[in-house]
Amino acid sequence: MSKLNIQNVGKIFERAASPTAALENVSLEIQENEFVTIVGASGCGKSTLLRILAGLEFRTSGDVLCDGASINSPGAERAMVFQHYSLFPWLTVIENIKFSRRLQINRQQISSSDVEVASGRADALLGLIGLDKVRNAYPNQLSGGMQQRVAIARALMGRPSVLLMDEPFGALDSQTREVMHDLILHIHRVEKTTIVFVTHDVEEAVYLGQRVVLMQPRPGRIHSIYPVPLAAQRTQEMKHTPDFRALRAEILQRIRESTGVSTDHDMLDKLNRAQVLG
Ligand SMILES: Nc1ncnc2c1ncn2[C@@H]1O[C@H](COP(=O)(O)OP(=O)(O)OP(=O)(O)O)[C@@H](O)[C@H]1O
Repeated sequence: MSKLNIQNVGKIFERAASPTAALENVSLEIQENEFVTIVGASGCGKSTLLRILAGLEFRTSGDVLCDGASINSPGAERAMVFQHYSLFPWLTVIENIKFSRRLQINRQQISSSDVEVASGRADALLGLIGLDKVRNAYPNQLSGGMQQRVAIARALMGRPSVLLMDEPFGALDSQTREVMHDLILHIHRVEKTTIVFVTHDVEEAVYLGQRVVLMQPRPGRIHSIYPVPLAAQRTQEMKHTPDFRALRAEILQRIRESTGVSTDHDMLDKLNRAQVLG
């Protein structure tokens, strides 16, 4: 049985003037422990699909299953990480990581002996994201990359089997993103979570994904699914291999076609000539 099964999903947002078909006939099976990335032009429904998987949005048609059961609401087995870190500024790093557990304790959903286990888990996650030294710092004392690490650790606290990531590194500079890429691949290996990762960045999608799902807009649907022909253990050097470059170029070309955007070579030529003459 697949971990996530998206069956003919459609989503229409009813607006006063005109309804928007955000998704139409989207079908995709994702296996346990797979790392799938989703790319596509703006507005092709990537976030809507992820939110439906998270149970934050409801589909108009079709079905979405996790471990064979229909997804109709958020669930502890599915955690989501957003682009903006959404940490609680009044809590320290370790308190932020433990936050979801604290809620359960307050609601008396777990016993006090579970608290120690939870503390051990929080410490282990702190080590996994490499932030032991700042466990008592507050979010505003951390860089953006560090804050996002904390957000990832917090999402992992309840041992979700699925991690849904919506452009989690979109606000970070390129060097920090590279570090985060290797970190999330490491987390994927250690935690054995199934990861669905939405991004605008084709290079990021190819580097991280075992498969890259390319979506296209109006209406949002799947254009192609590309298996990534790279070894499971990724290294930054792989970005310079012919296989990597070819796949990146192919996907970028398809995105340009789907949006009707192409390079205006005549205009570039004129600009170049004007510069030479100037
Ligand atoms: N709450 C909403 N109400 C109405 N329309 C919406 C809503 N959310 C999304 N849409 C529309 O649905 C379509 C898909 O949006 P979605 O945000 O899923 O695309 P996306 O691929 O994630 O875009 P981006 O890459 O720009 O974040 C868009 O046309 C968007 O305007």
